[in-house]
Amino acid sequence: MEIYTTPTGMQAQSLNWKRQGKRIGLVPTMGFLHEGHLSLMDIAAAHADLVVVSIFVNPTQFGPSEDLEAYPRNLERDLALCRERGVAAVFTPEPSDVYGPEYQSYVSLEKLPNHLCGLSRPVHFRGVATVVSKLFNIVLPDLAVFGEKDFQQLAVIRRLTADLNFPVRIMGGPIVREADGLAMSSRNAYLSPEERVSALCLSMALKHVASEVEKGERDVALLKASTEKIILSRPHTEIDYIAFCDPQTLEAVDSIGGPVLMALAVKVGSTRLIDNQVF
Ligand SMILES: Nc1ncnc2c1ncn2[C@@H]1O[C@H](COP(=O)(O)OP(=O)(O)OP(=O)(O)O)[C@@H](O)[C@H]1O
Ligand SMILES: CC(C)(CO)[C@@H](O)C(=O)[O-]
Ligand code: BAL
Repeated sequence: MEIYTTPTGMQAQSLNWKRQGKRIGLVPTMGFLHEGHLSLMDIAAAHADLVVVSIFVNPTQFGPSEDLEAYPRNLERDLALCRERGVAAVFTPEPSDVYGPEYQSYVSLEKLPNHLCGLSRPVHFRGVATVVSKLFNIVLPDLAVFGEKDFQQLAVIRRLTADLNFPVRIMGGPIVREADGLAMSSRNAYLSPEERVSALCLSMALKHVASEVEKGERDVALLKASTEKIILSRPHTEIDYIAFCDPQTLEAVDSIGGPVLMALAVKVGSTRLIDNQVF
C-alpha cells in the first residue's frame, strides 16, 4: 500500500493509474476508522480496479467552537486497517499542504446547506464541498463512496458533482450500526459509559417512528412529539433538530406522503450525534 502526503505526489500516481486504464474508487474520511468506513471501502473495491482512501481532518468544515483539535486520531491503526482491506493508496496530507498561505478558493451551494446540520454548522458544508472538490481533482477518481449516515453531506456532494461536471460516479453506503443500534461514528469515542447508553435514543426514536408510520400514522407533528419524548427521557440529551423532509430538496414536510427523510441531531453530553432513516 502506497502512502501519499502531498497533493502532487498523489495526483502523479493517479495520473499514472489513469494512463494504465485503471478505474479509481475514492473513499474520503477523517480517519479513526470503524466498520462504517470499511464498508465503504468494500463498495468502492466492488466497482473499481483500486481503492484510494483519504484520511484528512479538514479544518475548513469545523466552526470556531467545534472539536477540530479534539477530533480522535490514530493514523497507525488506520493505515493497518486500510492495508488489511486491500487499499492501494492512502492520501493523508497535512492541512498546510491542502490550504497554503494564499488559499482563497471555496465551493459553496446555495440551497441544500440551508437545512438540518447546516443551520447549526454554518461553515460546515462549504468546507466539505471545497475539500471534496479538491480531493476529486487530486485523486481523479472514477467513483467515490460516501455514507448515508451523513445524508445531507451525500446530497450536497451529489449536487456539486452534477453542478460542476465532475466525471465521478457518487455512491452511497448504508449506515453501519453497533449491535445495539447506535450508528457507528468516530465521535462515539467521546461518549462516557452513561452517555453511550443515552445515545441509543437516536436509533430507538427512528425505530419507534418507523413502526408508527408502518401502522398508518402520517402526522409529522405527532411523530415529532413522540420522538422528542423518547430523546429527552434520557439523561444528558439536548435536541439540535428532529426533521422530516423531502429526501431530494431537504425541505420540511408536515405529513408523510411519498418518501420522507427523518433526520436527527442530538447532543449527548458535549458530543453531537446524527442519525437518519428514509420512510
Ligand atoms: N456508521 C456509518 N455507516 C456508513 N458510513 C459511515 C458511517 N459513519 C461514517 N460513515 C461515512 O464515512 C465517511 C467518512 O466519515 P467520517 O470520517 O466523518 O466518519 P464519522 O464516523 O462519520 O465521523 P464523525 O463522528 O466525525 O461524524 C463519510 O462518508 C461518512 O458518511
Ligand atoms: C467527506 C469528508 C471526508 C470531507 O472532509 C468528511 O466530511 C467526512 O468524513 O464525512
Ligand atoms: N462525518 C462528517 C464530518 C463532520 O462531522 O465534520
